[in-house]
Amino acid sequence: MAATIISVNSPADFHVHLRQGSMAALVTPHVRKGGFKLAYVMPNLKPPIATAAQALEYKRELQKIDPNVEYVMTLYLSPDLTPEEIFKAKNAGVVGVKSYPRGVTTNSEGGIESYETYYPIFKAMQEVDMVLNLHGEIPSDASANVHVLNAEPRFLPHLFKIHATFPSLRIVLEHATTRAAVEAVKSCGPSVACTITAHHLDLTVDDWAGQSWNFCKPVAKYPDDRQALRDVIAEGHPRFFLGSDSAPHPPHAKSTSTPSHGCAAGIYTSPILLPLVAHILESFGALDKLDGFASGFGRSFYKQPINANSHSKVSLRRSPGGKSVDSEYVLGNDTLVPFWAGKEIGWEIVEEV
Ligand SMILES: NC(=O)N[C@@H](CC(=O)O)C(=O)O
Repeated sequence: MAATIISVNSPADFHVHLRQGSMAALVTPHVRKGGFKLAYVMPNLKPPIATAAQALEYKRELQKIDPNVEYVMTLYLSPDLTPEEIFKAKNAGVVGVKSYPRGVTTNSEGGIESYETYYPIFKAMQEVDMVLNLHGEIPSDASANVHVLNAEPRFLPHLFKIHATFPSLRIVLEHATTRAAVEAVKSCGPSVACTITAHHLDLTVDDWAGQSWNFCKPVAKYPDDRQALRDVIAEGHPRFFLGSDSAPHPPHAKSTSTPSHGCAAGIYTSPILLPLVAHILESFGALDKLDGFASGFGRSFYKQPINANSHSKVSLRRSPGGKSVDSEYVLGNDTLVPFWAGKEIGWEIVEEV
């Protein structure tokens, strides 16, 4: 008989956007609501988190909102970053540096154009064992036939080159969406890993073309690509783990009625994350991989073992009729609509030990 209770040890989300100001106040408590104990926090704020001091200040703000989550901080890769700042960041406990290709996604205007320019930074990071987080897309360019559907495969030569040049630099290819990316990461050495989101295990092109709520970067690709993401999880590959890329945007930015104004990229999954991941993994026969995918594998790659003081087991109960996802979350003047709003999820959180 199928299990009715399952547990995960101290779930860890290795890619999440917690924003700032009133939006942070709304979304930060949703990390725990979604079952998670550790949040690997993205730095694409306005202005971006560019220094160790800013990262510490941001961490303090998040701790004020919810002190019961372990926030693991990152810096934004830009021409302003120096090897000296990397050493300072390491000493301050910052774990990673996130690279956004210029203009590809939310707040990426200050993102990078050439990877070689950053070799002195990568060298320093390798020396102090920090992690390079790569948004693995190249900017669209009609003259070179680069567009949202091939931007990830076209990025992969950069991954191979950085890995070959800095073989012991730990690199995470973020939110992979293609079979090509899965195969690329598998073919690299143990210092290269990959995050996979919950929504990319569910969506394909047909789900976001014409449905702005399902639009995110990188966009979901073909059914065969989704199959590759599912297969690598079902296989229990330890270098592929959860990074939700939960990326909240207000409703007016997601669903726009003016043709001149594009739709913001990002899907909001934080408040439903662990039940959603359990539901989706079960749909392709990988429920037994939940603990590794949503905690153990990422913790091991990131060297973030479960802290003995804050260890907790989060249990999920099968919800016989399904539990409906809230239609929206509201705090003050902010409203957010989650992924799968109004749909049923077959698991719910019952208990934290
Ligand atoms: N994933 C997204 O579509 N959006 C992210 C940025 C990012 O990670 O690309 C955001 O911050 O909104």
